[in-house]
Amino acid sequence: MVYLLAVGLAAMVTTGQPPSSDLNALVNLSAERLLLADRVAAAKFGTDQPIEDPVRERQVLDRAAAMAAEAGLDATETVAFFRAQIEASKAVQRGLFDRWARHPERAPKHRPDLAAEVRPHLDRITAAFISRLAAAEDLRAATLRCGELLVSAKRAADRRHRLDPLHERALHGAIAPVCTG
Ligand SMILES: O=C(O)C(=O)C[C@]1(C(=O)O)C=C[C@@H](O)C=C1
Repeated sequence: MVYLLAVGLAAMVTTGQPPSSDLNALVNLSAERLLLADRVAAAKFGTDQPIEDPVRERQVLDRAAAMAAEAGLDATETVAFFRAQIEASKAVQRGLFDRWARHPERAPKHRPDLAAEVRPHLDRITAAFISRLAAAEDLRAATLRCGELLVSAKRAADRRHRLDPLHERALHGAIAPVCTG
């Protein structure tokens, strides 16, 4: 308990923010990445580009590992976190492909450019994730407190982004590796 209070106070002294806001920011970023999966799916739907692209996944994970090392984060934990983001993105893309195949009138009318528009945005989110993971590092290791704050951060993100059940479920999976303690 004393340890948890100390973690909280230390976070407030260094950032001026209560520690819960670090987790809220992390979970919000994860929700934003999942909403971007809609644009990824829109770029691929109706083309021969598959949802799963192992070469691109390797690039995302290698870049995240390199940035984690630079930021002094645990590379294995960080890669596990990004793997979860990728799996969640694929779940959303599959769900949307299914929805659009069954209801063609709901399929996107515009096809974004994956390489020029969407992946650069995902890359910016990767960099933002590294700062957020570093800011929340101590809290992430504080098992009980982290679990509690994560549940409320998830609820807040569901509401804030008005997530439908597909994105809500995906967000649940994406944030599963947040607490490391
Ligand atoms: O960039 C893509 O093509 C995506 O579908 C995004 C993403 C990711 O989440 O980073 C997800 C699935 C692919 O296997 C590769 C990468």
